[in-house]
Amino acid sequence: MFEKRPADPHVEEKVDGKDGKEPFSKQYRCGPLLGSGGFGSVFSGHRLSDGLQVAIKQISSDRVQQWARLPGELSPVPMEIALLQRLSEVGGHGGVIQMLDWFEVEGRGFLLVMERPPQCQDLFDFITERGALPERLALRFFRKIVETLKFVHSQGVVHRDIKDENIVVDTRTLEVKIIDFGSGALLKDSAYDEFEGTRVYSPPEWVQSRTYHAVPLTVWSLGVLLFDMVCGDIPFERDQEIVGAAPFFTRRVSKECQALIRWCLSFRPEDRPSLEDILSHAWMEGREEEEEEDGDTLPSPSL
Ligand SMILES: Nc1ncnc2c1ncn2[C@@H]1O[C@H](COP(=O)(O)OP(=O)(O)OP(=O)(O)O)[C@@H](O)[C@H]1O
Repeated sequence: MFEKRPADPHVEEKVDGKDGKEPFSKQYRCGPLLGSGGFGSVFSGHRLSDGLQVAIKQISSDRVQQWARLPGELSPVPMEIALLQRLSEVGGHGGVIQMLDWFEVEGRGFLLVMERPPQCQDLFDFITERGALPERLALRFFRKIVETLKFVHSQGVVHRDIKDENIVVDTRTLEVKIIDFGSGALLKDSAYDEFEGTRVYSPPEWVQSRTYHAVPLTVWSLGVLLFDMVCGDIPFERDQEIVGAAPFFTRRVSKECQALIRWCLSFRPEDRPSLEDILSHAWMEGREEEEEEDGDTLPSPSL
Protein backbone atom coordinates (compact mmCIF):
# COMPACT_ATOMS: atom_id res chain seq x y z
CA MET A 1 0.00 0.00 0.00
CA PHE A 2 2.78 2.47 0.88
CA GLU A 3 5.66 3.47 -1.34
CA LYS A 4 8.22 6.16 -2.05
CA ARG A 5 7.17 9.05 -4.24
CA PRO A 6 7.22 8.14 -7.96
CA ALA A 7 9.50 10.23 -10.22
CA ASP A 8 6.66 11.99 -12.00
CA PRO A 9 3.40 11.88 -10.03
CA HIS A 10 0.20 12.54 -11.89
CA VAL A 11 -1.33 15.57 -10.18
CA GLU A 12 -4.70 17.01 -11.05
CA GLU A 13 -7.42 18.86 -9.17
CA LYS A 14 -9.88 16.41 -7.72
CA VAL A 15 -12.90 18.15 -9.24
CA ASP A 16 -15.06 15.08 -9.55
CA GLY A 17 -13.84 12.54 -7.05
CA LYS A 18 -15.44 9.17 -6.89
CA ASP A 19 -18.11 10.76 -4.71
CA GLY A 20 -18.63 13.49 -7.37
CA LYS A 21 -17.63 16.25 -5.00
CA GLU A 22 -17.19 19.93 -5.78
CA PRO A 23 -13.72 21.49 -6.21
CA PHE A 24 -11.97 23.10 -3.27
CA SER A 25 -12.70 26.69 -4.34
CA LYS A 26 -16.47 26.02 -4.35
CA GLN A 27 -16.41 24.57 -0.85
CA TYR A 28 -13.83 26.53 1.16
CA ARG A 29 -12.38 30.03 1.45
CA CYS A 30 -8.74 30.52 2.49
CA GLY A 31 -7.82 33.18 5.07
CA PRO A 32 -4.56 34.35 6.68
CA LEU A 33 -1.46 32.20 7.14
CA LEU A 34 -1.36 30.31 10.45
CA GLY A 35 2.12 28.88 10.11
CA SER A 36 4.55 27.28 7.76
CA GLY A 37 7.10 24.53 8.05
CA GLY A 38 8.88 21.73 6.31
CA PHE A 39 5.98 20.41 4.26
CA GLY A 40 4.23 23.61 3.23
CA SER A 41 2.01 26.33 4.68
CA VAL A 42 -1.10 26.23 6.85
CA PHE A 43 -3.87 28.82 6.42
CA SER A 44 -6.98 29.50 8.41
CA GLY A 45 -10.21 29.39 6.42
CA HIS A 46 -13.86 28.48 6.53
CA ARG A 47 -16.34 26.16 4.86
CA LEU A 48 -18.69 28.12 2.63
CA SER A 49 -21.75 25.95 3.31
CA ASP A 50 -21.90 26.59 7.06
CA GLY A 51 -19.01 28.89 8.03
CA LEU A 52 -17.19 26.11 9.90
CA GLN A 53 -13.68 27.27 10.89
CA VAL A 54 -11.00 25.13 9.24
CA ALA A 55 -7.25 24.97 8.79
CA ILE A 56 -5.98 24.36 5.24
CA LYS A 57 -2.55 22.80 4.81
CA GLN A 58 -0.87 23.26 1.45
CA ILE A 59 1.43 20.31 0.85
CA SER A 60 4.01 20.82 -1.82
CA SER A 61 4.63 17.53 -3.71
CA ASP A 62 8.35 18.05 -4.02
CA ARG A 63 8.76 18.18 -0.24
CA VAL A 64 6.89 14.94 0.48
CA GLN A 65 9.19 12.03 1.39
CA GLN A 66 6.69 9.21 1.83
CA TRP A 67 3.74 8.44 -0.40
CA ALA A 68 0.87 6.01 -0.02
CA ARG A 69 -1.81 4.49 -2.19
CA LEU A 70 -5.42 4.83 -0.99
CA PRO A 71 -8.04 2.32 -2.13
CA GLY A 72 -9.95 3.72 -5.12
CA GLU A 73 -7.39 6.46 -5.87
CA LEU A 74 -5.35 6.26 -9.08
CA SER A 75 -2.37 8.28 -7.94
CA PRO A 76 -0.46 8.13 -4.66
CA VAL A 77 -1.16 10.62 -1.89
CA PRO A 78 1.21 12.02 0.78
CA MET A 79 1.57 9.63 3.72
CA GLU A 80 0.13 12.33 6.01
CA ILE A 81 -3.23 12.11 4.20
CA ALA A 82 -3.21 8.29 4.26
CA LEU A 83 -2.47 8.17 7.99
CA LEU A 84 -5.18 10.73 8.86
CA GLN A 85 -7.61 8.83 6.64
CA ARG A 86 -6.79 5.60 8.49
CA LEU A 87 -7.47 7.29 11.85
CA SER A 88 -10.71 8.93 10.69
CA GLU A 89 -12.06 5.68 9.19
CA VAL A 90 -12.28 4.22 12.68
CA GLY A 91 -14.10 7.28 13.99
CA GLY A 92 -11.11 9.44 14.88
CA HIS A 93 -10.21 10.53 18.41
CA GLY A 94 -10.81 13.76 20.31
CA GLY A 95 -7.05 14.14 20.73
CA VAL A 96 -6.22 13.96 17.01
CA ILE A 97 -7.06 16.86 14.73
CA GLN A 98 -9.78 15.68 12.35
CA MET A 99 -9.14 15.66 8.60
CA LEU A 100 -12.32 16.91 6.92
CA ASP A 101 -11.27 16.61 3.29
CA TRP A 102 -8.32 16.65 0.89
CA PHE A 103 -7.75 17.75 -2.71
CA GLU A 104 -5.10 17.38 -5.38
CA VAL A 105 -4.14 20.66 -7.02
CA GLU A 106 -2.72 20.61 -10.51
CA GLY A 107 1.03 21.16 -10.60
CA ARG A 108 1.22 22.23 -6.96
CA GLY A 109 0.48 19.36 -4.65
CA PHE A 110 -2.29 18.76 -2.16
CA LEU A 111 -4.65 20.65 0.11
CA LEU A 112 -5.55 19.05 3.42
CA VAL A 113 -8.60 20.52 5.16
CA MET A 114 -8.72 20.06 8.94
CA GLU A 115 -10.88 21.14 11.82
CA ARG A 116 -9.63 24.27 13.64
CA PRO A 117 -10.66 25.04 17.20
CA PRO A 118 -12.13 28.59 17.12
CA GLN A 119 -9.65 29.98 19.64
CA CYS A 120 -6.45 28.04 19.55
CA GLN A 121 -2.72 28.32 19.79
CA ASP A 122 -0.02 25.74 19.34
CA LEU A 123 1.65 24.60 22.54
CA PHE A 124 4.97 26.22 21.54
CA ASP A 125 3.31 29.66 21.41
CA PHE A 126 1.24 28.86 24.51
CA ILE A 127 4.41 28.12 26.52
CA THR A 128 6.33 31.03 24.97
CA GLU A 129 3.59 33.45 26.09
CA ARG A 130 2.97 32.02 29.54
CA GLY A 131 6.28 30.40 30.47
CA ALA A 132 6.50 27.03 32.23
CA LEU A 133 3.10 25.47 32.91
CA PRO A 134 1.81 24.66 36.38
CA GLU A 135 2.22 20.92 36.93
CA ARG A 136 -1.51 20.34 37.10
CA LEU A 137 -2.02 21.87 33.67
CA ALA A 138 1.00 19.98 32.28
CA LEU A 139 -0.51 16.78 33.71
CA ARG A 140 -3.84 17.46 32.07
CA PHE A 141 -2.24 18.09 28.66
CA PHE A 142 0.22 15.22 28.98
CA ARG A 143 -2.39 12.64 29.99
CA LYS A 144 -4.53 13.51 26.99
CA ILE A 145 -1.53 13.35 24.65
CA VAL A 146 -0.39 9.94 25.95
CA GLU A 147 -3.94 8.52 25.79
CA THR A 148 -4.26 9.84 22.24
CA LEU A 149 -0.95 8.27 21.22
CA LYS A 150 -2.16 4.94 22.62
CA PHE A 151 -5.12 5.21 20.25
CA VAL A 152 -2.90 6.26 17.34
CA HIS A 153 -0.59 3.27 17.89
CA SER A 154 -3.55 0.91 18.29
CA GLN A 155 -4.58 1.90 14.75
CA GLY A 156 -1.15 1.01 13.36
CA VAL A 157 0.14 4.58 13.04
CA VAL A 158 3.19 6.25 14.61
CA HIS A 159 3.43 10.07 14.61
CA ARG A 160 7.25 10.43 14.98
CA ASP A 161 7.23 14.21 15.53
CA ILE A 162 5.67 14.78 18.93
CA LYS A 163 6.66 18.28 20.09
CA ASP A 164 5.02 21.45 21.40
CA GLU A 165 4.57 22.92 17.88
CA ASN A 166 2.52 19.88 16.90
CA ILE A 167 0.00 20.19 19.72
CA VAL A 168 -2.89 22.64 19.34
CA VAL A 169 -4.49 24.01 22.53
CA ASP A 170 -8.08 25.24 22.55
CA THR A 171 -7.55 28.27 24.78
CA ARG A 172 -11.24 28.33 25.85
CA THR A 173 -11.58 24.71 26.93
CA LEU A 174 -7.88 23.80 27.37
CA GLU A 175 -8.43 20.70 25.24
CA VAL A 176 -5.36 19.60 23.29
CA LYS A 177 -5.11 17.93 19.88
CA ILE A 178 -2.17 16.42 18.00
CA ILE A 179 -1.51 17.81 14.51
CA ASP A 180 1.01 17.24 11.71
CA PHE A 181 1.35 13.57 10.80
CA GLY A 182 3.71 14.66 7.99
CA SER A 183 6.64 12.73 9.51
CA GLY A 184 4.50 9.74 10.50
CA ALA A 185 4.58 6.12 9.33
CA LEU A 186 2.82 2.81 9.66
CA LEU A 187 3.67 1.24 13.00
CA LYS A 188 5.91 -1.82 12.82
CA ASP A 189 7.73 -3.95 15.38
CA SER A 190 11.05 -3.86 13.56
CA ALA A 191 13.52 -0.97 13.57
CA TYR A 192 13.20 2.18 11.46
CA ASP A 193 16.24 3.64 9.70
CA GLU A 194 14.77 6.90 8.45
CA PHE A 195 13.53 9.88 10.45
CA GLU A 196 12.00 13.17 9.35
CA GLY A 197 11.04 14.41 12.80
CA THR A 198 12.74 17.06 14.94
CA ARG A 199 16.37 16.49 15.97
CA VAL A 200 16.12 18.00 19.47
CA TYR A 201 13.23 15.63 20.26
CA SER A 202 15.01 12.57 18.82
CA PRO A 203 16.54 9.86 21.05
CA PRO A 204 20.20 8.87 21.56
CA GLU A 205 19.87 5.70 19.43
CA TRP A 206 18.91 7.83 16.42
CA VAL A 207 21.67 10.38 17.03
CA GLN A 208 24.31 7.67 17.56
CA SER A 209 23.21 4.83 15.28
CA ARG A 210 20.47 6.19 12.97
CA THR A 211 18.05 3.51 14.07
CA TYR A 212 15.11 3.33 16.50
CA HIS A 213 11.89 1.52 17.37
CA ALA A 214 8.54 3.30 17.30
CA VAL A 215 7.51 3.14 20.98
CA PRO A 216 10.86 4.10 22.59
CA LEU A 217 11.16 6.97 20.07
CA THR A 218 7.69 8.20 20.99
CA VAL A 219 8.37 7.86 24.72
CA TRP A 220 11.67 9.76 24.47
CA SER A 221 9.92 12.64 22.68
CA LEU A 222 7.24 12.59 25.40
CA GLY A 223 10.00 13.00 28.00
CA VAL A 224 11.33 16.04 26.11
CA LEU A 225 7.80 17.42 25.80
CA LEU A 226 6.97 17.01 29.50
CA PHE A 227 10.26 18.67 30.47
CA ASP A 228 9.43 21.51 28.07
CA MET A 229 5.98 21.96 29.65
CA VAL A 230 7.15 22.10 33.26
CA CYS A 231 10.45 23.96 32.67
CA GLY A 232 9.39 26.24 29.80
CA ASP A 233 12.05 24.99 27.36
CA ILE A 234 13.43 21.74 25.99
CA PRO A 235 16.19 19.90 27.90
CA PHE A 236 18.68 19.27 25.08
CA GLU A 237 19.90 21.35 22.16
CA ARG A 238 23.09 19.58 21.08
CA ASP A 239 23.64 15.95 20.08
CA GLN A 240 26.12 15.53 22.92
CA GLU A 241 23.42 16.53 25.43
CA ILE A 242 20.92 14.09 23.88
CA VAL A 243 23.40 11.25 24.17
CA GLY A 244 24.20 12.30 27.76
CA ALA A 245 20.49 11.74 28.60
CA ALA A 246 20.79 13.71 31.85
CA PRO A 247 18.23 16.55 31.94
CA PHE A 248 19.09 19.43 34.24
CA PHE A 249 15.96 20.87 35.85
CA THR A 250 15.98 24.64 35.61
CA ARG A 251 12.84 25.13 37.74
CA ARG A 252 11.23 23.61 40.78
CA VAL A 253 9.60 20.41 39.56
CA SER A 254 8.06 17.79 41.85
CA LYS A 255 10.06 14.62 42.50
CA GLU A 256 7.45 12.40 40.84
CA CYS A 257 7.38 14.52 37.71
CA GLN A 258 11.17 14.54 37.53
CA ALA A 259 11.19 10.75 37.96
CA LEU A 260 8.74 10.28 35.09
CA ILE A 261 10.73 12.59 32.83
CA ARG A 262 13.99 10.78 33.68
CA TRP A 263 12.33 7.41 33.02
CA CYS A 264 11.14 8.55 29.58
CA LEU A 265 14.62 9.94 28.90
CA SER A 266 16.43 6.69 29.77
CA PHE A 267 19.49 6.29 27.57
CA ARG A 268 18.67 2.66 26.70
CA PRO A 269 15.41 2.32 24.75
CA GLU A 270 14.55 -0.88 26.64
CA ASP A 271 14.71 0.99 29.98
CA ARG A 272 12.00 3.48 28.93
CA PRO A 273 8.38 3.01 30.01
CA SER A 274 5.60 1.92 27.68
CA LEU A 275 2.67 4.30 27.14
CA GLU A 276 0.69 2.19 29.64
CA ASP A 277 3.53 2.50 32.19
CA ILE A 278 3.41 6.29 31.77
CA LEU A 279 -0.35 6.39 32.33
CA SER A 280 -0.08 4.42 35.55
CA HIS A 281 2.89 6.39 36.93
CA ALA A 282 2.29 8.00 40.33
CA TRP A 283 2.61 11.54 38.90
CA MET A 284 -0.07 10.78 36.32
CA GLU A 285 -2.46 9.64 38.99
CA GLY A 286 -2.25 13.11 40.44
CA ARG A 287 -1.01 12.00 43.86
CA GLU A 288 1.75 14.54 43.72
CA GLU A 289 -0.50 17.50 42.96
CA GLU A 290 -2.22 17.17 46.34
CA GLU A 291 1.18 17.66 47.96
CA GLU A 292 2.08 20.72 45.87
CA GLU A 293 3.16 23.60 48.03
CA ASP A 294 3.48 26.33 45.48
CA GLY A 295 -0.26 26.68 45.05
CA ASP A 296 -0.25 26.60 41.28
CA THR A 297 -3.74 26.51 39.93
CA LEU A 298 -5.34 25.72 36.65
CA PRO A 299 -5.66 28.96 34.69
CA SER A 300 -9.23 29.91 33.96
CA PRO A 301 -10.44 28.64 30.56
CA SER A 302 -10.78 32.23 29.36
CA LEU A 303 -6.99 32.56 29.03
N1 LIG B 1 -5.73 22.19 12.44
C1 LIG B 1 -5.06 23.27 12.88
N2 LIG B 1 -5.67 24.17 13.66
C2 LIG B 1 -4.98 25.27 14.09
N3 LIG B 1 -3.69 25.54 13.80
C3 LIG B 1 -3.04 24.69 13.00
C4 LIG B 1 -3.68 23.51 12.51
N4 LIG B 1 -2.78 22.84 11.76
C5 LIG B 1 -1.65 23.56 11.78
N5 LIG B 1 -1.78 24.67 12.53
C6 LIG B 1 -0.75 25.70 12.76
O1 LIG B 1 0.18 25.70 11.68
C7 LIG B 1 1.50 25.32 12.13
C8 LIG B 1 2.17 24.46 11.08
O2 LIG B 1 1.41 23.25 10.92
P1 LIG B 1 2.10 21.85 10.61
O3 LIG B 1 3.03 21.50 11.72
O4 LIG B 1 1.06 20.86 10.26
O5 LIG B 1 2.93 22.25 9.30
P2 LIG B 1 4.31 21.70 8.79
O6 LIG B 1 4.55 22.37 7.48
O7 LIG B 1 4.33 20.24 8.80
O8 LIG B 1 5.30 22.26 9.89
P3 LIG B 1 6.66 21.61 10.45
O9 LIG B 1 7.51 21.24 9.30
O10 LIG B 1 7.23 22.74 11.30
O11 LIG B 1 6.28 20.44 11.31
C9 LIG B 1 1.28 24.64 13.49
O12 LIG B 1 2.40 24.73 14.34
C10 LIG B 1 0.05 25.38 14.02
O13 LIG B 1 0.46 26.59 14.62
